[in-house]
Amino acid sequence: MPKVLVSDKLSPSAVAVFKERGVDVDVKTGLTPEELLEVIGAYDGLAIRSATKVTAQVLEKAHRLKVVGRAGIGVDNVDVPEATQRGVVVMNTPYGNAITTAEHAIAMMFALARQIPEANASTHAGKWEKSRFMGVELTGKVLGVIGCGNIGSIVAERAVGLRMRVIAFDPFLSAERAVDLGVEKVELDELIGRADIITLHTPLTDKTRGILDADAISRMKPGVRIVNCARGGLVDEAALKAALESGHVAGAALDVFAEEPAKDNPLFGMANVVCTPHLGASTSEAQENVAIQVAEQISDFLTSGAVTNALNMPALSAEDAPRLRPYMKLCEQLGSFAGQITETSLKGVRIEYQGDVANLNTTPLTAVILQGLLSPLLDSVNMVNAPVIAKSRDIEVKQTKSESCENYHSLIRLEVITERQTRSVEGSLFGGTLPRLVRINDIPVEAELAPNMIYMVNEDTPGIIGRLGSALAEAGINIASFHLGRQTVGGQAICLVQVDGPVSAPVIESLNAMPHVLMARPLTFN
Ligand SMILES: NC(=O)C1=CN([C@@H]2O[C@H](COP(=O)(O)OP(=O)(O)OC[C@H]3O[C@@H](n4cnc5c(N)ncnc54)[C@H](O)[C@@H]3O)[C@@H](O)[C@H]2O)C=CC1
Ligand SMILES: O=C(O)C(=O)COP(=O)(O)O
Repeated sequence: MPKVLVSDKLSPSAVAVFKERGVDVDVKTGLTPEELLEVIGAYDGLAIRSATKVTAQVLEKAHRLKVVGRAGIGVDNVDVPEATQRGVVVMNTPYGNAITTAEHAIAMMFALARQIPEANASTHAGKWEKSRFMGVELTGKVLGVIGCGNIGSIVAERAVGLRMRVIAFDPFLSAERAVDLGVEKVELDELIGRADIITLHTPLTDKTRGILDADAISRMKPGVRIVNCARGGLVDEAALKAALESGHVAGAALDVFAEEPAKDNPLFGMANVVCTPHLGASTSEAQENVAIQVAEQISDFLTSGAVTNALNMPALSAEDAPRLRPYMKLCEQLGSFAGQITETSLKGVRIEYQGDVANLNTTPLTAVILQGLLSPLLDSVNMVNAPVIAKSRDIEVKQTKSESCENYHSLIRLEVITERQTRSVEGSLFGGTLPRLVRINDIPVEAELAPNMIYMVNEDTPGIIGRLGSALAEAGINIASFHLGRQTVGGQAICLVQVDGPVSAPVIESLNAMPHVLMARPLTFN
């Protein structure tokens, strides 16, 4: 049974989902980084929020880990490139807390405009300072939304409803979507110069880090207010503090901080700064959504291979997974066959999907072919990292699809180009589920791939099969099945032999030494 660690505070519904779906689960929140390193090796899955840092060090110790599921949106606490290299799927729940976070941003904007937190504290203290708390009206003000994705769009819609004028900067916001949302799409500089209030809703990336730095802040309208419910690193906190002190920025509402948990931040204690401790996603509704979703996604992946909301792997729906499963096996075998007979460095891979299979989602199939192909050549390759490894090694991968197919319902052709030659292997599913090789280097065969096999290429002359049979008999190797094919009479012939156990190197050497044998290789398949 797969085993998952929940290392951040998730709704108990997550545990219930894991159990229902046949996944063993441990809940250990508040682990130190050292404690996490000690225990992570025992788990196939890890469910987190923003507190757990999934660093390269953690991933190095996570020998069994196949999936990290983020119950929430931002994955800046996960080393995604390292996870990909190690073949670990990283998934999030992109919508479950979006409304809640957008509502928090709107709440922060009001809190800032009417100084609600300070007025609240003063009133509780019995001061009745009615004349101290003069606010600003939001109606008619220009709201600048930086990052108009899921959350930014909801904030924009709500703000339009409040009769604000909304301008947005987002390189991926289309003109049509902007019209639908009722926002004006502008460049960053224009937004910075025009907005009365700026709200941030981008992920934290190398491009967005410090997007509001001292220079950007200096170009804002005097009296601007800033709301940040996205990530702390987006705003330069020292520059913000200086601008608040000079009065250039009238106020800031911050849910997120450069360093979290934030216990000692330079902005703490300032009169015009409203702070919450990363509460954007903290409503019971959102937490229920993301916990259930992440548990379902992790369980489905570990038990059926279905991939939802992965950030480093093509999607594979629960509906597609069973349809693709027999093809996955075939693809892995085709890739593995080609990988095991490849000796020189790979330059390119061409994959042709013909017939019915061309109508399916072939991206996961290509990933599995690459996994099969690279596994005999490299350690720790799987579907997640195989495409990245191929790219990093300059192996060109091309895939084509054609709905027509001669003789079969579906055919998958894999062509592997190395420095020395181009080899091809083709396979199909017999009876819709049984993987079979049907051509090797354009020579027809019909072979099922078994755990132990010998692949031989020879000149088509009499006596070869007899000598092969004798050599295997002398070595005590029993033949289970035999598959032959040839180009032309007397031309190149191939032979795939299924044997009952592993074949030792001396036996293979003896086969390679036989007259008319061009090459003999042991092959193994899962
Ligand atoms: N405070 C909290 O508790 C929460 C914070 N968040 C944060 O909010 C962020 C946004 O979440 P979603 O809207 O769901 O993500 P999203 O991916 O739907 O939207 C992000 C948008 O930012 C845009 N973007 C990327 N780079 C940009 C740049 N350089 N300039 C302007 N726009 C850029 C993208 O095009 C995208 O439209 C998350 O990445 C997360 O860090 C999310 C949930 C809760
Ligand atoms: O979903 C996100 O990106 C968030 O920032 C929410 O963080 P949390 O799960 O509350 O620690």
